[in-house]
Amino acid sequence: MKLNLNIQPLSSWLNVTHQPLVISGPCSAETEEQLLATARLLKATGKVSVLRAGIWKPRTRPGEFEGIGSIGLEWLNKAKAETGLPIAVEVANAKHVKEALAAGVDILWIGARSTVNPFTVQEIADALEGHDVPVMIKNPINPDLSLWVGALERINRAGITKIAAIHRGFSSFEKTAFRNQPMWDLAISLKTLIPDLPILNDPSHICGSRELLPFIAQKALDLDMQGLMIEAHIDPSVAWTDAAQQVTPAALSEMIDGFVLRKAESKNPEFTDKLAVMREKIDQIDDQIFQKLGERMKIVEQIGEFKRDNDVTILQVSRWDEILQKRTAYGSVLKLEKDFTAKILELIHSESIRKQTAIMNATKAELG
Ligand SMILES: O=C(O)C(=O)C[C@]1(C(=O)O)C=C[C@@H](O)C=C1
Repeated sequence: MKLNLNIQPLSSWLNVTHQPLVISGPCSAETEEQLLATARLLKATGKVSVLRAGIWKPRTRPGEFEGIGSIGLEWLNKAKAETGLPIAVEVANAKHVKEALAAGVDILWIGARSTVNPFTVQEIADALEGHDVPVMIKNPINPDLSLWVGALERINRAGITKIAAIHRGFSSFEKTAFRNQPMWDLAISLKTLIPDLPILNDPSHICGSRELLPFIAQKALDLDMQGLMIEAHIDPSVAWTDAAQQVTPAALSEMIDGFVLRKAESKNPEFTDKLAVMREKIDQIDDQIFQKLGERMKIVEQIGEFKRDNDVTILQVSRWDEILQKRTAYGSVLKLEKDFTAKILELIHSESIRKQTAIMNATKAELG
C-alpha cells in the first residue's frame, strides 16, 4: 500500500552544499560563545549544510537543564548571519513554533517525545497553518509506524509540503550497545509506504556514544537515506547535555571524509546487464518459493479437513517442534540465520493455523 502525501523533493527546498547532506550543531545551545564557535568550525569544514541547536529541551527529569530558551534564537541568527548556514530548531508546542517562525528559523523539527503524542503534533500543525516552512519529523520513541505516519499526515494537512522524516531509533528495554534501537525495518517500511518522503538519519541518538557513529551513519547512507543529523560541540567533554554522543567539528569532518557514497543506481551497461541477469534468477526463485508455499497450504487445508472430520485439534505442538528443529538445522547448513528461519517458520505456521481455523469454523452451508 502507498500513502499519498503532497511532498516536495528535498532538493527543491534545501541547498545541500556537500554530499551527503549533513545537519549539525550542538545538542543544546549553551552560551552564545559555544554556539558561535561551534558554528564557525562547522562552516569551515565545508561539509555541513544546516546548523542545528536545541534551545527547548524535553528532559526526562525536572531540574535538569531544560534548554536556554528563546535567547538561543538570537544566537542562532547571529551564527546564521556570520556563517550563512540555514538554522534548525526543535519545537514542541505552539509557542515554540510562533517564536521560531518570528525569528526566521529556516527548518523546524519535531522531536521523538512530541511525535508520540497526537495532541502535541496537532497543536504544532495548527500553529504552522499558513506558513511555508520546512518541517522534519523524528520517529516516535516507541516503535509505532502509524504514529510516525500520523504525525507526517497532520503536518502535511496543515499545508506543509517541505517535509522530511528523521530516523533517530526507538526506545527499548533490551540492553544493547545502542541508546535507541535502530530498528531499520521501520524506516524501510516508512519509505515503502511514502516513497517520495525524504528520510534522514540521526546516528547521534541511535548510538548514544560517538564511537559507533560512523558505522550507523554509513549504514543509513547504504540504505539510501537522504542525509544525516549529527550532533557536534566545540568541546563535547564539557557539553551540558548528551556529552557522550557529540563530536568535535574536526572529528565530524573526518567522519564525513570516511563515508562511502553509493548511488541508488548505476547507468554503467556492464552493471545493469549483470544486475538484470541476477534479478531474473531471483524472479524465478521467488516464483518457485511461492509455487511451493501454495502447494504446502493446499496440503495444510486437506489436513484441516481431515482433522475436522476426525475431531483432532489444529495445533500440534510436538509435530511443529519437530518441524522447527529439522528446518532450523537444515537452514543453518544452507547458511541461513537462525532468526530468519524462525521468522519464516512462524509466519507459515500462523497461516496454517488461520486456514485450518477457517475450515473448522465453516458452517455446513459454506462447505456446500
Ligand atoms: O501437521 C499438522 O497437523 C498440520 O496441520 C500442519 C502444520 C504445518 O503447518 O506444518 C500446521 C499446524 C500444526 O500445529 C502443525 C503442523
